[in-house]
Parts: sequence; structure tokens; C-alpha cells
Amino acid sequence: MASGGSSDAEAELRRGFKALAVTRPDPAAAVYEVRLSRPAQRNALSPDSFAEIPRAMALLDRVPAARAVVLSAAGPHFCAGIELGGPGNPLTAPFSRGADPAAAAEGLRRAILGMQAALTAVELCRKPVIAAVHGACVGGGVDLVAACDIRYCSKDATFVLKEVDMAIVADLGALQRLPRIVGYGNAADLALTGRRITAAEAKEMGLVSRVFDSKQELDAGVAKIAKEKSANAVMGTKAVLLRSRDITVEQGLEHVATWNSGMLRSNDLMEAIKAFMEKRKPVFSKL
Ligand SMILES: CC/C=C\C=C\CC(=O)SCCNC(=O)CCNC(=O)[C@H](O)C(C)(C)COP(=O)(O)OP(=O)(O)OC[C@H]1O[C@@H](n2cnc3c(N)ncnc32)[C@H](O)[C@@H]1OP(=O)(O)O
Repeated sequence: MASGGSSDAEAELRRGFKALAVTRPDPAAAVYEVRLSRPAQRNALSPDSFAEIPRAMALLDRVPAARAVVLSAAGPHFCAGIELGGPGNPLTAPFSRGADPAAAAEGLRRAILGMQAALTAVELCRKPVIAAVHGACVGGGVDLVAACDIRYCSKDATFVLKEVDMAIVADLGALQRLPRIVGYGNAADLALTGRRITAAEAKEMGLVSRVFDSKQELDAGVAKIAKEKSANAVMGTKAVLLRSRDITVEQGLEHVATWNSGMLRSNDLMEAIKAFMEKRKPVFSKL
């Protein structure tokens, strides 16, 4: 996570990005949008994308007004996967095809680890990140949405883990995260066959939790997220869910007990109880 205060983070967000646009579509709402913004290349993930996704997530982590983050995309499709043929593409870059096989292997390993870290930054952002997918979501795009907390899509969305058809073992998180989202069998089906699935099938297997009739309805639906919730409770829930995903039930229960031994003393909880008794909406603290 980047250092510095929240106003530094807001100022840096305003300085902008090359492959992304980060905006607050509704100033009255606490939702920020990170939009993949290379529509001419169908939002193929370039070196700039891999540098900027973690930067945006770390900055939004520090902006108190950002209670939730929507990851969306400009143009006709969500994401065409990793950029093929670009100058910084590790698959073809000189460092991964050099004369010394060991040096080339180490160069590639470091490049893969760097790209993995860029997508893991979505998980490391304490705010919930909601993928809002429309059109095609291909290869690395699926790895990206698998790192999000919630996945919504519009009816026209399709998903394909194309790596196996490109002679690649998917290495940006899909093989690790998808089995936990859709179950081993569905993940194996997607990864081993490389078949394209529709929004309806993605919903059926649990890859997305909601399907909207159109992109407009999708955008309106995600904008409503994070209203009138305690930021502490939402961030705590994300942290505990992610930790519990990777440990035993017993360890997870121990973890949440320790977490809540601090968090149940929050002003927000007292306010929630008071508001219930007074039959009004709670007013939670700003972080
Ligand atoms: C170390 C390894 C780590 C990670 C590995 C990740 C693996 C992957 O991501 S595998 C998947 C790789 N991607 C693909 O195979 C390409 C997928 N693209 C498509 O299927 C289609 O482009 C589409 C997304 C369905 C969109 O179709 P359409 O709307 O018909 O547009 P196109 O005419 O195909 O493309 C427009 C324009 O964009 C360029 N483009 C598309 N995808 C990529 C890409 N992945 N990289 C670079 N450029 C891409 C395409 O070439 C066109 O460019 P023009 O200059 O306009 O011709």
C-alpha cells in the first residue's frame, strides 16, 4: 500500500492515468470507478495497465470517500486479455528469449510475479471491488475479475479462459481463484477447454452473481452499492472473507474473534443500535 495521507491520495488520483480512468461518477455516492480505458485495443492489459491497476487500488484504499470501487471498461468489450505483441510484452520481450536460458527464465519469472502482484492489488485494496463486465472478458481479463470481490455483468457479456489455446498455462490467478469461486469442476472446464461462456452460464456457475439487461442498467446497479453502510464493517468483512478463504474453518473463527474483539467496540456499532431503537437510519463515521 502506498504511504501518505488521504489528501495526497486524492491529489495523485487527479494527476491521472494512461490506461485507466478513475472517477467518482456521482459526487453524492461513495463509489469510485476504475475504468479500463484502451477501447481501441479492447482494453488489452499493457505494461501501463499492470503498473496502474495497483497504483489506483492503493490510492483508493486511502481515500475515505471511496467506500467501494467499481472496475469497469470503456468501449465494446471489457478486456481482451494480455496485450499481445506490445513492446513490453514479457512473452516476446528480449529478456525472456535471451541466449542464456537461466537468465531468460528468471526474467520471465520476475515479470509473471510482477503481473500477478498487479492483480492481487485488487484483493489488497481494503474496499470492496465490484467488477462490472460487459462484452468479452478474455484470458487475463478473467484473471482480473477473479481477483474482485463481486462480479456483475450485462446480458451481452462472455467469458473465456483462452490461455490453453494460446499454449499458455494461465498464470495470473485464474487457476488459483476460480476454483474457490465456481468450484473445481467448473474451473477445470473453463481452463482446460478454453470454451467461451455466456452471461447466463456464468451466472449459473456462480462466476457472476447478477446479470443486468444492459450496460446502462449494470452501471446504475453498481452505483447503488455501499450506500449507508459502516466502512469499518464492510472493510472488515472483506478482510475476514479473504483470510477465511485460505485457512481452515477453525482458524477462520479464531481470526474473526480476534478481529471483532477490536471492531465490536466501534462507534458505528453503537450508532447502529441507537438508530434501530430510535427507528431512524444510522449515520456512520467517516474514516
Ligand atoms: C506471462 C503471461 C501472462 C498472461 C497471459 C495471459 C493470457 C491471455 O490473456 S490469453 C488471451 C489473449 N488475448 C487474445 O487472444 C485476443 C483476444 N481478443 C479478442 O478475442 C477480440 O479482439 C475481442 C476482445 C473479442 C474483440 O473483438 P472485436 O471487437 O472484433 O475487435 P478486434 O477487431 O478483434 O480487435 C480490435 C483491435 O484490438 C486489438 N486487440 C484485441 N485484442 C488484443 C490483445 N489481446 N492484444 C493486443 N491487441 C489486441 C486488435 O488487434 C485490433 O487492433 P487493430 O489495430 O484495430 O487491428
